[in-house]
Amino acid sequence: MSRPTTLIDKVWDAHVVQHQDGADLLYVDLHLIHEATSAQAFDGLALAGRRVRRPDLTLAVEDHNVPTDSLTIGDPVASLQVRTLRRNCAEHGIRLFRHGDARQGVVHVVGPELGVVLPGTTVTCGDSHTSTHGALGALAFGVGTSDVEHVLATQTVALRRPGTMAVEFAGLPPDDVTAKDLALALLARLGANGAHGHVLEYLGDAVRALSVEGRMTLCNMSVEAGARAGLVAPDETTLDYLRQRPESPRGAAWERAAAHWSGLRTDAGAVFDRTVRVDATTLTPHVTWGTNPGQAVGIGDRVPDPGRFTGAERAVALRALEYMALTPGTAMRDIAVDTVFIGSCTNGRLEDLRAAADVLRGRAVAPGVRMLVVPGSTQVRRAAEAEGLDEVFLAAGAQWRLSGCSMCLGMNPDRLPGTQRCASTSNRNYEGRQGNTARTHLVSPAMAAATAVTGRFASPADLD
Ligand SMILES: CC(C)[C@H](C(=O)O)[C@@H](O)C(=O)O
Ligand code: SF4
Repeated sequence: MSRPTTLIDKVWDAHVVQHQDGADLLYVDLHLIHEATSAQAFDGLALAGRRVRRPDLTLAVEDHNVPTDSLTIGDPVASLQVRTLRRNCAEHGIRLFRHGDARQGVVHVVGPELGVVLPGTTVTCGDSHTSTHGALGALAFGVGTSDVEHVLATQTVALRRPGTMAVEFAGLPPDDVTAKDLALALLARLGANGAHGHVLEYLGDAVRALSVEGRMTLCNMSVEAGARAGLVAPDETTLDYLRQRPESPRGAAWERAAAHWSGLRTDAGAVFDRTVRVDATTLTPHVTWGTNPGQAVGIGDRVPDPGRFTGAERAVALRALEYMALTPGTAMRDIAVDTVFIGSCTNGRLEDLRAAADVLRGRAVAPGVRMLVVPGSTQVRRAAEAEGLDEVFLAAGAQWRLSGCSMCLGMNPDRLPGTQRCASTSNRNYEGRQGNTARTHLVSPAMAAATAVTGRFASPADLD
């Protein structure tokens, strides 16, 4: 019998076209592109006189630069980016979902919901949060612009073999602990670079109990721990999700695929390079206080004393507290926010909007607080409207927007002015992320909604 192998290694090995010096050349089953990181790659292709090798395995969307209150792109730089993507896609016969298209949205929301991301496949995109697609059991890598060019030209990518890391969430979490809280709790434990060079496989009861949408939230944030990717082995939940997708396999092709996917898992006795175990049963909803996603605490906690940290981490904490204008010892529940943002490829899916709407139903956004609800895709927007979620948000005083990356990062008009403080369901709280001097706190959609109601960090239980 062959040696017990991890799922990560199985998918990797099945895609090796050639072993090269220090790297493997992997076949890419799906290449996702967007306007922010593809222009230079197409320029390089043109300079070399090459064509896109597999336009049929390439899918483009407009997401980073698009405004969410209009279908017209006012900013000249953003407009040029988008027009360039349109021209490149037209020239190479690549399917593109434009701003306003029924299938447009954030690239990492669109791929899975369309059914083009499948278990056991490889996915690349010139975007770090490509790790999201691991929720379906795919090995999904964010790559740089030169790699984007390489994938366009050859449908392969040269990558150094990553380490494997098992992340087990043992036991079931309390009801108010969401996938986002699992991710933040893991980050608090690992630190912003604690999984450097590894691909994570998420295991355990808490992960099995998550919907595919929740698994996407978890896998999405793998890169925030420095991981190359993160995945969850396919199971019945995965199959149920894929069965309903517009472009997933049908008929005999489905039967064949489903049989294959059912066998895609880490063998008993397979050895990971590293293993981390988190007890899910004792977790609470989390919120970040600093400027990296690992600087997170439970909602009942206080802003930490930098003296608690040692070495370089103390300087990092001091700097973060200064930027965030926070005093050690302040209860997280006492910190007031100016803005609440619900959206992004981390938490902009239907399940996320439902969770936020459940909290907001019959309640109002606190006076002086601005709340943006930005569906992760046009499909999500329509589905949410079909069940009346838009009305819940509007009645509470929130804004209901078109889909896009929006306030997740300052590449479009949805930016935080001045030193505003924001409760955000996105994945990054770096200095300047949502606006030059803006202050970002990462939370789950339910926490974001409860925070909007009280104007201070709160969990839904605080509203009862
Ligand atoms: C613009 C893009 C390169 C970037 C990424 O790689 O992640 C963005 O999506 C982000 O979330 O910061
Ligand atoms: S929503 Fe945010 S994290 Fe996701 S791709 Fe867009 S900018 Fe990146």
